[in-house]
Amino acid sequence: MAVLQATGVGKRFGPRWVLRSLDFDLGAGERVALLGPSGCGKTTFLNLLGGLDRPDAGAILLDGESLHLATPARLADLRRSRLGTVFQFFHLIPTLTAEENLELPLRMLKWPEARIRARCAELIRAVGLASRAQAWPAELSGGEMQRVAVARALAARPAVLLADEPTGNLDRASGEAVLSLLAELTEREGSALVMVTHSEAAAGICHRVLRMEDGRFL
Ligand SMILES: Nc1ncnc2c1ncn2[C@@H]1O[C@H](COP(=O)(O)OP(=O)(O)OP(=O)(O)O)[C@@H](O)[C@H]1O
Repeated sequence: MAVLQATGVGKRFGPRWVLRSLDFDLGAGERVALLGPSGCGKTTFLNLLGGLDRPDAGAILLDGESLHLATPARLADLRRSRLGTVFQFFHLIPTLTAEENLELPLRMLKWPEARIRARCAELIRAVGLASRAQAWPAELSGGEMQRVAVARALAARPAVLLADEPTGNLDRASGEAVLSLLAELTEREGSALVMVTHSEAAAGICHRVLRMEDGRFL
């Protein structure tokens, strides 16, 4: 069964339709890369899948539940519990340490303290940053910040991880390390992945590559 499903999805900004009638099924644990020229609508589509914006046509279902019809409160709840997001520029909170950044989504979900501690210790080890747990984001390299962001996005065991050019701001070696982690951790945790990317190397860690042009899948 599809964990995330888009049917006939369209999006317009003013009179201009930037996405047209997109159909997309994401299987549980499946990794999909979304490639296409700049401006073709990749980020717009990812934002719809993540409930950050609403479509002007069609439907988006997460675990069979309509994202496009959910109330803002329900959407926020689903985003915290069922979806994880990784961005090109990491979006770590600068006034929290690496470990505190990781803990934050679990605190918002009101996990018990002992479970938060255990889960964060496991994840910070899994991304190879146990020795940097107390560092501030400003003390970390780009690759390290993105590894914290990947761990944070997976902390609540989301069904789906959405990544928008997660290696776009990294040098090649750091980018490759982040890609390996994305593949390894989503596999181990059973999370599906939709990754917007310009990089064929990034697409290489995915089961399926979707190409988009001018708001449509090729
Ligand atoms: N809030 C907005 N208001 C108006 N137009 C927008 C808005 N957001 C995106 N667009 C337009 O929608 C189109 C698709 O943008 P989008 O960011 O989804 O493309 P993309 O494929 O992710 O591009 P890139 O690879 O450069 O990030 C572009 O023409 C963009 O200018």
